[in-house]
Amino acid sequence: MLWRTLLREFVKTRLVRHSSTLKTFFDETGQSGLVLKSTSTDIFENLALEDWIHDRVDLQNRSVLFLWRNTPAVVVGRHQNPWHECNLPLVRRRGIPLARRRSGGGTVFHDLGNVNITFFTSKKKYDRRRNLGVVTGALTDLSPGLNVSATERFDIVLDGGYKVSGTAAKLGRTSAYHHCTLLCCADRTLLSSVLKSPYQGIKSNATPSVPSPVKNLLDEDPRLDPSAVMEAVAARYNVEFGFDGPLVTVDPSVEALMPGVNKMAADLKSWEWVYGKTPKFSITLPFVAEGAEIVLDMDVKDGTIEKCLLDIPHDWLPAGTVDELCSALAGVRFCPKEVAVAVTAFMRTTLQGPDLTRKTHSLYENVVSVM
Ligand SMILES: Nc1ncnc2c1ncn2[C@@H]1O[C@H](COP(=O)(O)OC(=O)CCCC[C@@H]2CCSS2)[C@@H](O)[C@H]1O
Repeated sequence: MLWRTLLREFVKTRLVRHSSTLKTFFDETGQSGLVLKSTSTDIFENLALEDWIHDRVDLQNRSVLFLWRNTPAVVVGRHQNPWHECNLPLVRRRGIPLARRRSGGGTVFHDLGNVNITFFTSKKKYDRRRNLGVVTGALTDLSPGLNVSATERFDIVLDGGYKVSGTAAKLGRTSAYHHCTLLCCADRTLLSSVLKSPYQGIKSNATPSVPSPVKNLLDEDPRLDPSAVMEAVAARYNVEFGFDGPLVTVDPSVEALMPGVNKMAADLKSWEWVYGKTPKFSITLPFVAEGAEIVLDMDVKDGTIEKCLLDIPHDWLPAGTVDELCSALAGVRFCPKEVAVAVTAFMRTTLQGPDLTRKTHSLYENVVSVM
């Protein structure tokens, strides 16, 4: 253990003293396997570090294991619809960040009780089954007799039925990564409430999640806390792949170490990526406003309202006004703030009289309730 600590200190000092970038560090170490642990608990910074390693590190003769955790976050897959996958009003109210990752698959919840493990390899060496063997092996190293196994869809389940880990992957031209979660002691109540969408009536060909009953490993064995699990995974990884590299702690916000990483984090955080990359969808919402039966139909492309139709009895609101309102919403982002701005402008410039204003406001409240 002493040599490990010395090596870690050596690595840290070297990185700092020579202001070397992580890339040169990778090139210089000559290690074929490295274990990195993030000091950040920010979902965007950690996903950016994944992007950075994937895009900038030569993984042809090198493998990297990256261990990381986040404060509460909801993470949707690359081809998913966040409105369909989670309770966005609750997510916003609780100040929980929503992230879209670059890998496919379903939506998961993260908090500090959830460990994330990323296996970077060349595309040739990409092997999810073997990686999951490292994870289950690490768990049984800590808790012999624990009944964990990998399923056909690369989940890890406890006692044959409770999911403790979900998997996703990104395969580039020559490099690849496989990342998975591990529920040690996450907030399961928050997990299930944020992953429940309040909306029905969304139609699209976005990837749907596959919900499963979940459990925390710590409920099974108190030895399975996040820090112990991360250490055990690192140790098992080195044994499985025959590496003896040091465990290096990295702060993914340090631009000097990873030139370009802050831009990568900013891109991941942008509205255009998180919401704008949602596959085209349509939403139908029937509702009753002041006794009138109304149906809202919207087509949303690139996160922006492409077409809006409101089926409203003509004696409730004049057809011309309804058409003008729908036109005012076309081209606006499918987002409460932007719709509020558009409807306010519409009411200021187009509407006359308290009756129309009140009815439009009531329509507006129903429309934003699905955003
Ligand atoms: N943290 C976590 N771990 C395991 N299972 C979870 C988690 N959160 C939610 N779930 C359950 O999985 C389903 C979704 O399963 P589904 O199979 O649809 O999706 C996944 O598993 C994706 C895993 C992505 C892993 C990445 C690794 C680093 S960044 S995120 C959800 O509805 C819940 O029932």
